[in-house]
Order: sequence, then structure tokens, then C-alpha cells
Amino acid sequence: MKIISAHEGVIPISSSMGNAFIDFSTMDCSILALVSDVMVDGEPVVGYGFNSNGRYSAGEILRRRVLPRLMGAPANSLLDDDGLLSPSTAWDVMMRNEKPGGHGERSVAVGVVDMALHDLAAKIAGVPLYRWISDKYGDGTFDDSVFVYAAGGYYAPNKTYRDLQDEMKGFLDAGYNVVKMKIGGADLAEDLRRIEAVLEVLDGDGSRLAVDANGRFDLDRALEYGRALEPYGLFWYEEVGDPLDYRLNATLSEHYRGPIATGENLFSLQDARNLIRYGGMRPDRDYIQVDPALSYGLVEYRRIQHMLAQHGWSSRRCIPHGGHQFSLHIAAALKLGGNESYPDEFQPTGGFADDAVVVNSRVKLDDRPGIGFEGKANFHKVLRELHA
Ligand SMILES: O=C([O-])CC(=O)C(=O)O
Ligand SMILES: [Mg+2]
Repeated sequence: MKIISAHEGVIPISSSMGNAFIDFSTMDCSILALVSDVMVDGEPVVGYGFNSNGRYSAGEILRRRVLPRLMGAPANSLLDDDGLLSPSTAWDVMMRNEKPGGHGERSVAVGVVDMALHDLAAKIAGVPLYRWISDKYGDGTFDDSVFVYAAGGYYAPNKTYRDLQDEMKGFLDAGYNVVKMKIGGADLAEDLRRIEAVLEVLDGDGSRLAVDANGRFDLDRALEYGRALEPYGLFWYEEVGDPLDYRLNATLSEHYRGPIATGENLFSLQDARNLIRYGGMRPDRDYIQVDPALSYGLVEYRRIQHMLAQHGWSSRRCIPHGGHQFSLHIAAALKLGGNESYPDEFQPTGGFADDAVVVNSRVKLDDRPGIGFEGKANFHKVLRELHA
């Protein structure tokens, strides 16, 4: 088995919305197709990857470092002892001559390729990725549906409370029980009005609402918001301070009693371990949101799972960021607590297969081989054009 060619590209996923830290007017995304020499029904088997939603493309690193190493390696150096494509062996090849630390966007580039390699390996095996993962690394069992919550509630020009409520109603109508909205892009009084507006739609049940500050707050503001939010009994209070400010998070956890979620901008085993060591995260209630696509892919994510287990954390406390199909398979196979979903945002990359149905905030996995991008027509069209 050989990878014959790699086709990398960049697509816009821009929009007018904003969170507390950035607007998405120039947001884009790296996409990748790895074409193999394995033929099925007269067509080569192709693995696809992309860099999750909401961080910029990493084409330069892909083109200059990661892909040349992958494509320059002897074909058999990417295979396991059974002659099958091994994403973890390929990972070592991609990371040759890379120093530790400073993970930055390198982890994003490697994550794109790791996703495509997993898609390819599962397609060659003729099974959906969740099955491939659970057969290879687990006991062959998996969750046949995954908890998903609907993320949205962004700031946007001229967006009214009514617009925000309608957006959230749309999520409930689409089958979600838990929704997420942005905070920190306005002052506390205004954000509380926005929260109250959303709570009206949720019958006043704060346990169905997560709020996300996108790393905006300093300690004073983190605690001030925490005091104001605590009475609502929210689903979680997300990414409150800078992702690498572990002490801020630890101090917050001493004051804020409800669940805290963070980790979407931690891109390595080392950073995730520091969060667990120094961030005051509580394994009985908090959530880890590391996104496998942004953080060196599934190979590294499995190391993170191992680290979490050593620290006494259940995989159920992990709900990855990103709202993508890759994490959905990982969540089912590694028995995570769930996965994010963007029903409306980040197109064409965000969201699941077109025929995926959310019932009671759970989505079932399907039987398409690999990750199943083929079931998401608008995205598959873009991916196919890469190697047409
Ligand atoms: O706004 C974003 O960049 C996405 C985000 O934080 C999330 O989905 O949790
Ligand atoms: Mg977030």
C-alpha cells in the first residue's frame, strides 16, 4: 500500500460573527487529500483531512515540512508489521527533526494529515473510523450514539436578543437539549441580559446552557463573571482566561463551584498535562475540550487520554471542541462524554453527515467507511476538487 499523491488546499470559512477574542471575517481552513494506490470499484481510495473549525490554515508548514517528510519516506516506513498503513508510524515520520515545545500551528498541520491518514486507513479496511479505532486500540466496543450540544450564540452586527433566542430555538427544534453561547464580547450587564434571553427559551434551566469566554478574561473579570453566573447552575463556564494561564484557571476553580471547561487551545500532550497538573481542573465535574484535529491528531489524542487516565480522569469528562466528524468517531470509539456541534456555523467544514439526525441531544454514527465526508455533500464536493 502506498500514498501516491498529496493535495493540499485552503478554503475560506469566513463569516461576520465574532467571539470575545476574534471575528471570523478572514477565517480559513487547510484541507488535504491523500490518494493511495489501493483501488476499490475502479477508484483509488482517498483519505481526507482538514484543520477543524476556527483556527487558521497551516499550509506553509504542511507544504514545507510535514508533507515532504511523509511523501519522501519509503512507502514501507509508513506501514505496520501487517503491511497496513499505520498513522502512528507516519506520525513519527512527520515529526522528524521537530524540536519539542512551541507547538503553535505545527500541531494543526500534523493534525490535518493525521486525520487524512485515519480516514484512509479505515477506508482501506472498509469500516467506519469508530470501528477501526475500537478494533485497533480498544476492545472492539463503541458507543453507537454520542452526546452533542449545539454551539452558537456568537456576537454579530445588529444581532438582537430576539435573533439570539430564535437561533437557540432552532437548535432545540433540531434535537439539541444543550446549547452554548458566547460571553465576554460585551460588558457583564449586557451579557447577563443575553443569558437571560436564552434562558427564557430553555424554560429557565441553566443546566442546559454553556457559556464561552474564549480566553478573554483576566482574573478579576473571571471571578466577577463567575459570581454572577454561579446562581444559574450552568452546564459549563468555558475557556475563561488565557488557555496557558493555568494559575488563573486554578484560582477560578477555587471560587466557581459549577463545571469549568477548557482545553480547545491546548495543542499537545505536554500542554494538556500542565492543565491537569496546575490548572485546578476537578475530575468530578470539569470538562477537557482538547480538539484532536488541532493538537497533532488522534495519535497525540490517545496519549492525552492515557495521561488523563493516569491522573484519575474518566474519558467521559472529555468533550472535544470543533464540531467535526473526526471527533465524532473518536468520541464513539474512545467513549468520551460527547462532541461539540455547530449546526449553523463554519460551512462547509462544520457539522456531520447530511443524514445525521440529532435526537435528545444524541447523534448516531453511520456505516460509511472512514470518517464519512462522502455523506456531507457540500464539503465532499470541495474535497474531491482537490484531486480531480
Ligand atoms: O469561537 C470559536 O472559535 C469556537 C469556540 O470557541 C468553540 O466552539 O468553543
Ligand atoms: Mg470555545
